Amino acid sequence: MNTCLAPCPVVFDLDGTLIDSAPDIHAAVNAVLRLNKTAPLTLDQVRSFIGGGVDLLWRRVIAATSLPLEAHRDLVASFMTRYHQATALTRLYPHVPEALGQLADRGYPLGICTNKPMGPTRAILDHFGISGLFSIVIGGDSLPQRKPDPAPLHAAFAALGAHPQQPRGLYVGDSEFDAECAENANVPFLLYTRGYRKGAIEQMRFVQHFDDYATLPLLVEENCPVA
Ligand SMILES: O=C(O)COP(=O)(O)O
Ligand SMILES: [Mg+2]
Repeated sequence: MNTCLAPCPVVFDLDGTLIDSAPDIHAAVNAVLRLNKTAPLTLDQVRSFIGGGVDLLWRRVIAATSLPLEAHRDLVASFMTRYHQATALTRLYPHVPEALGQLADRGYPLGICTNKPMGPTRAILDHFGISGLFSIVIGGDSLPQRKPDPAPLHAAFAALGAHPQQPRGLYVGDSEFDAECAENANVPFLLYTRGYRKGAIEQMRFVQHFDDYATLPLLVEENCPVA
């Protein structure tokens, strides 16, 4: 049991965890492919490429198309100009605002640790009016390292006042990148199962999994009680 003297920090992944952003990412990818006279990819394909950040996303797009690897840099640059405005098709998962509000009201310090770059991360949090709930936001370009490296998660918890030698609260995420990052950082992991996970739930390591944010406040309390 992960008991904290003060409410434990709770850090969230973003894409596939708090937001279903795949439709916007898909549209932005296909806009760039169209410009490069390349056939579009399906939503399922693009969704399966999300989780490791923009560079990996485009390495996977290139592998799935006839585009040359040397074009990677220009394709990413072209994508990024669209990614900052890519909010119209993105939705918060059901009950996310209520769950975050309840946790904040109970005094849990909240943070974000995502592989999404900071520009689009800020844009989407502002779009949904939830930026103010998070005391720290670590994006995919905030540090030289990205998840599953533990450095971004360590940075998020340190900013929320967690002591490295003490229980560090919880990380909530949807993907194998998140589970591995939590394990590398020695942080208990809660898996949201309606996101962009590639494999079976049973193949992942987590303390608990959930598919409805209405249940999250209780899960957090059970795994991270306020002493
Ligand atoms: O941008 C990505 O590839 C994934 O972002 P996430 O870390 O919020 O899932
Ligand atoms: Mg994710």
